[in-house]
Amino acid sequence: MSNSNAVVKLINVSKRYYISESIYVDALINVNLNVYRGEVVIIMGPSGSGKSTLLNIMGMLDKPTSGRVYLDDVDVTDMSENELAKLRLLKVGFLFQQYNLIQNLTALENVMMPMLMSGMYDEAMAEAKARYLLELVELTPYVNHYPNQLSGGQQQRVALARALALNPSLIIMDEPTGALDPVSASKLLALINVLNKTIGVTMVIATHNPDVAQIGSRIINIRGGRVYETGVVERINVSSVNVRDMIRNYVEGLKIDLLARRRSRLADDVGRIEEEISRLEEVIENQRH
Ligand SMILES: Nc1ncnc2c1ncn2[C@@H]1O[C@H](COP(=O)(O)OP(=O)(O)OP(=O)(O)O)[C@@H](O)[C@H]1O
Repeated sequence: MSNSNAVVKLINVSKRYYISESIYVDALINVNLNVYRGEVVIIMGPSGSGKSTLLNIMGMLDKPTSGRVYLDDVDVTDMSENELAKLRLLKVGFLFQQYNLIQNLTALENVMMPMLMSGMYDEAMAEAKARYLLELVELTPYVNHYPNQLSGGQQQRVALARALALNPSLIIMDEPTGALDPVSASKLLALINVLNKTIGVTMVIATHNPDVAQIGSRIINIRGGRVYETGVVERINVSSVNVRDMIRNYVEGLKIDLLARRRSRLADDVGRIEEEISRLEEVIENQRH
């Protein structure tokens, strides 16, 4: 097992959908793509070009017809659906155009859900961490609101807090601002940008929206299932976000996670999280000067 610093690695990945025995669509053709730790990779391409198929394979929601898929240097291609479901929960966060919150749970309960499902957190720890995450996305006054009592932008920020709940290796986003008004969209983008720039969260974002593409470190274009050129883009201004408070809330959440991992039998990644906490505490300290 090599240690390549790639969070996701696709090697010669193809996906063929069969419509009938003799009719098929090649949605991805020999795609080779690495997503490295700390990157924001933007996937752009016209309707039907293969973006969702690519995201589904990277997020282990679907399997390739041929080729190999690695997540954190582990070959996941032949894993069973049960193993994949567990890995997805622990290692991948998702943010879709439709927020997909559970309607009969409050914002707080929605964010607690993945932590409780992991078996690593007890109720009190999950609640404490969910509160830090909701503070991070500036929703503390709304923790007890149900999704239908929140605006679209607020719901998407709850979904972002939920995606961060288990400190995933990767967050996959499909048109995250697609259903939002321009003000909510730019607030979400600023949050996403800070999460990447200061905390180093790795993200893959499929979008048609050039504003979203601006927060990327790399753009991948896809046409007819083939990945084409990549280009570097400029970063947007994040002055609207209180960066220090945001990092502090994230670190408090990480400390709870550390406790949860130590107490549970799923206590892997402890070293990585300890390092992350000291690194971010230094960032907070440096921001003071
Ligand atoms: N389950 C499926 N069965 C058959 N064909 C499919 C299936 N899913 C996708 N396709 C086909 O695969 C190709 C790629 O689809 P995909 O949804 O990945 O494109 P996309 O770039 O995400 O499109 P959009 O921007 O419209 O969402 C398309 O030709 C689509 O019709």
